[in-house]
Amino acid sequence: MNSGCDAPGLMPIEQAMRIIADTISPITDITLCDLGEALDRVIAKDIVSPINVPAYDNSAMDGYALRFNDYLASKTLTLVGKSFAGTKFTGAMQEGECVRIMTGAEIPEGADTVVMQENAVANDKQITFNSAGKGDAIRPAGDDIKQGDTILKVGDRINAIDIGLLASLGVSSVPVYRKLRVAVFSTGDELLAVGEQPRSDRIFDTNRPMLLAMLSKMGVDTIDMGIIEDDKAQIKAAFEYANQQADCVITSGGVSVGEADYTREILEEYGSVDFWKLAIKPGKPLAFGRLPNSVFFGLPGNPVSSAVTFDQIAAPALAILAGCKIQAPVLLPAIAASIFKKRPGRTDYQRAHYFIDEDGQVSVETLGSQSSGVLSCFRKSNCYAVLESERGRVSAGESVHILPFSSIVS
Ligand SMILES: Nc1nc2c(c(=O)[nH]1)N[C@H]1C(S)=C(S)[C@@H](COP(=O)(O)OP(=O)(O)OC[C@H]3O[C@@H](n4cnc5c(N)ncnc54)[C@H](O)[C@@H]3O)O[C@H]1N2
Ligand code: MOO
Repeated sequence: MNSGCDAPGLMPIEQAMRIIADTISPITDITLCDLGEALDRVIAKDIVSPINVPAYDNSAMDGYALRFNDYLASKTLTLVGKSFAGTKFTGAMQEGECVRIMTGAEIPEGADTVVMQENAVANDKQITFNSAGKGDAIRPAGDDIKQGDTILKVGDRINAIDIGLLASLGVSSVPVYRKLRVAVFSTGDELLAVGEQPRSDRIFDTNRPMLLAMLSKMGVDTIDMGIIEDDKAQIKAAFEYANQQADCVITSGGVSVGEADYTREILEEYGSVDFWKLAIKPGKPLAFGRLPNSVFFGLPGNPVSSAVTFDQIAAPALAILAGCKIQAPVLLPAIAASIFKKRPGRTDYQRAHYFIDEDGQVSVETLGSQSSGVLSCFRKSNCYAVLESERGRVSAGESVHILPFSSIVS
């Protein structure tokens, strides 16, 4: 029999993500950012290369530059000079001649081939070549990037490789959208802030430090508003302050149906609720809506529910808000190596461990309690087993889908 937790009428996550995409207006403020600060920022104008990379034809090997036709005519050529990376050979290479060349050095005028030194024998100025292929070991100008190529597009999040690409173009600053400001507070009279004296009738606020850490991984500016008591007036005041300071307000706790669960009620009064209660496990009572100047996520108080809903729903929403292009998560097929307890009605994001079994198959096993209060289960896991809503208990050997953990939760 289903408990209230699997009640019908819950919204599928796909529908929730469509609502988020339709509701959120990305920020439009653009700022110039130094390359050294640009990691994780979102490109606001296409970046077009001002130069060729590499700028000149150069050697991929340490060896000898020559004309291939000369090699065909005689395997032994006369050495007439050297070309180093940074100091090119300036002379004119005549018929029957070759030039010593280092990796990255400019190809001398007239040469069309580089033979690596392992395929050559030097006898003073006479170099005999064992083998050569026309055009070998030459990296032409613009081989990597051509002048006028679009390197990064509006909505690309700048990663470490992009920093390298931009550096290779000599770009010292990039137009990006301004950083998001996200305010976070926890609600709950049972919560102690880390650093406070432990008490047998209290628990430590786990979600706020965890969410702030996840947000800092996303490169947003955070506003830590601490713990707010389960008091309607105080929570409302926190909503109003957060809305003035931030583009997005994230709370944890108080979104379910208990007598001290005020979050959704205040959201309804002060802003609007776009959805509440999803067909996912954990995270069913997630609330999403809008405040006068910001968007709002009310994450469920259970730490696992907070983590999963942030990772799967709030993080992509923040990426949209930041002006970033996002892709739907790519689920991978795997074979269940253990049973997965499940009831139909919600899509489960079970914390699991995937590995390659002795037959070379991608397999996935469950490693422990799937309770929404058991945060330690993430540590043992490296993926979600995403078990579709209509499924019941999964037996070992059945096909399932997995979603390897992103850097937000790992
Ligand atoms: N009658 C029903 N009860 C509950 C339902 C339901 O459908 N009907 N849903 C359950 C589900 S599912 C979830 S998830 C939770 C969500 O509840 P809330 O978002 O209202 O959160 P709280 O009640 O405030 O707390 C739940 C749980 O998590 C602990 N908690 C809260 N905040 C923190 C924090 N910052 N750090 C660590 N732990 C926290 C809190 O002490 C509770 O144990 O509701 C179920 N109930
Ligand atoms: O949805 Mo709750 O997050 O199952 O524990």
